[in-house]
Amino acid sequence: MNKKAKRKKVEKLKILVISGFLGAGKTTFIKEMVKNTKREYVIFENEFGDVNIDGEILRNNTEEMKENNQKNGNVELNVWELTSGCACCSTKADFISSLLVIDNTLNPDFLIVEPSGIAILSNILKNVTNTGYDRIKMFPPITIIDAGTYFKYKNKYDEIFIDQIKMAAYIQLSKVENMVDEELQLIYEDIKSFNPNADIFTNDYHNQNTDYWNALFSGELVKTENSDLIDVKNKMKNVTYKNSYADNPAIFVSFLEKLISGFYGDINRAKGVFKGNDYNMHFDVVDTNYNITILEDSSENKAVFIGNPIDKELLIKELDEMRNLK
Ligand SMILES: Nc1nc2c(ncn2[C@@H]2O[C@H](COP(=O)(O)OP(=O)(O)OP(=O)(O)O)[C@@H](O)[C@H]2O)c(=O)[nH]1
Repeated sequence: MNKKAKRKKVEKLKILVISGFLGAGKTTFIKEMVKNTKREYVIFENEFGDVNIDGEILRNNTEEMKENNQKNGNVELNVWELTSGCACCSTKADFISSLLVIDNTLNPDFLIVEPSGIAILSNILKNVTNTGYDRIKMFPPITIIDAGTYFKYKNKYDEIFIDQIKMAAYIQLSKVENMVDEELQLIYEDIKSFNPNADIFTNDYHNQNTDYWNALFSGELVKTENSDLIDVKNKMKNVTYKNSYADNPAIFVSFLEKLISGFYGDINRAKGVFKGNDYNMHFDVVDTNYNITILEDSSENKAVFIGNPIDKELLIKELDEMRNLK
């Protein structure tokens, strides 16, 4: 909990929504933003699924930052998690009451809302502005888009994806390091055709200066309605698994290879921690890419798998088998 003097109660709670499809790079972007702006934030995480992975990543990151920045370590970050459903639909009452609790207890200068990757951005904006709570000021939202999966996901999950484009004031492409200018230009033009007014950034945000970061905290939300009717019910399934275990990295890699080949269904996103012998294997799967980081840390071993369809029975059976090897 933040021990600094609280924001004066006369000031409104300033909210920045950072949206983006599953695995687009929202959490990575927030980490970079925190590093570059050194403001006092509360991050409101709304994950799809009933375990929260990103909250832990953000918290660990802040601890690390505090240690590295002993001298000018004025970064304050609290992470608030809502895992009981999607903030844009059925549990919107939970979402709104969380906002009020955050304002009244943590009272941050800035609240960053990271909706789940399949959230309908227009619904989130509508929900927040319709709270009837006049102590909220919303900045124009930003959407992070994974350049590598842009056309694939835009076509496959068009309703969610295009709404996230249409409603954003800023659009930042991620994972652009290995892409050529022509590819980025095609994406830029396609995005423009859906949202001619957005500021679209196709260059790597890691190289941006403070003007870029400060611009995100200016202006006021104008557009909250998308005229298209959106129904995302049953678009995505998720499987969560606790006490995930793999005896060694080789076994874990062969599991991930099966996963990205479609053996357990069409899984677009998976993340979490598998316990190994004396270490933890942190992993991320986005589309057909995965990475594993081996750490000797005390993170809880749990994982989430998101996609549609998912062969849940087969997936759990094999996860159980890996665990029983122990
Ligand atoms: N190469 C590269 N990898 C990135 C970049 N941004 C994110 N990633 C990787 O993409 C994966 C997903 O990143 P996250 O930041 O967790 O994405 P997210 O949008 O928060 O994911 P969800 O909350 O699960 O929807 C991780 O493995 C990141 O390391 C980037 O700009 N370049």
